[in-house]
Amino acid sequence: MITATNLHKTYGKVTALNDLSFSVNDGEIFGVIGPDGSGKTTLFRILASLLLPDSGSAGINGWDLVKDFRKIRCIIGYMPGRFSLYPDLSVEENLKFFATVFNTTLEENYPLIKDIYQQIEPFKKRRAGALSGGMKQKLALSCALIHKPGVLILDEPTTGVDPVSRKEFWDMLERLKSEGITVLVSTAYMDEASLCDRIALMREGSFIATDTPQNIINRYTETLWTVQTENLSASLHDLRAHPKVKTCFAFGNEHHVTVQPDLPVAGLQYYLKEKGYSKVQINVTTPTVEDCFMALTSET
Ligand SMILES: Nc1ncnc2c1ncn2[C@@H]1O[C@H](COP(=O)(O)OP(=O)(O)OP(=O)(O)O)[C@@H](O)[C@H]1O
Repeated sequence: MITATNLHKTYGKVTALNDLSFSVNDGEIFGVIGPDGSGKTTLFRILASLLLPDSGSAGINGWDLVKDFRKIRCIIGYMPGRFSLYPDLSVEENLKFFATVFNTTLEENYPLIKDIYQQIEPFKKRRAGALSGGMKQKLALSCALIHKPGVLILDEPTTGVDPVSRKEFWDMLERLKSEGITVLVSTAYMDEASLCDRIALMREGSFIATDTPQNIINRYTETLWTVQTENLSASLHDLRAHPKVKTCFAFGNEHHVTVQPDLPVAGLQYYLKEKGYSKVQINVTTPTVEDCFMALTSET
């Protein structure tokens, strides 16, 4: 179990963590989801005992993060956001190095990393620096697991990784969860939220919502429309200028729009036609975690 109480961290005038309190249950996949600069890395570095908070406390499996940092380092596996391996060592040498640091061997813990490592084993003589993004990530995860940690702390493990490797990575996390490993993972990809048991939406050093992905979506009370036009950037501007449009955000090749209750679909259709758009499609849609994040952000 991970517990954090009133964690606070500033860098000069920047408040990176603002009295953050939360807990992660044993065997849970807990996702911290927030844009760049929201404080995810600062939080994860503190929980990995690599950075001290200005105030507040945290613990893992009953051990205090400051007092018992040596113990903590043995029971966690930490995968930093940036490539953390030795680029000039081969795949196999990296793994052996991490195993030695933790006084273990690759053979001893092979069953835990087998599923992941087997995918990169054909390249075990290749320099880590010459691997693809997805393979680097699998090697980094294998290295983080080599000492059989009970808790995995993964800082943006899928950033810059192709969609197929991202999917494979999340499948691996599910398997590790089934082995009883607790996973704390951060991501800037909102679509990964549904793969977590619980998520925290993070903004400016605070969690603005913490719950299961479905409960967060259930709290969304607006009627949400998708609007497609032949000119997305111009229509973003025009939709936002409508006095009865509450919010309008670009989502891929369409806009997600909420409006005052007295504006019917036909009213918005007419408005866009008057503005010169000829290919307008408006549909009701179900909200995603990203819509909830945008709504929570625009409220404050
Ligand atoms: N060493 C530092 N010195 C000064 N400011 C920092 C430092 N590290 C982080 N910050 C600032 O603290 C805030 C939180 O940064 P942090 O890296 O924790 O967020 P993040 O959500 O992990 O973002 P990213 O994904 O971009 O790393 C940001 O405003 C960032 O600019």
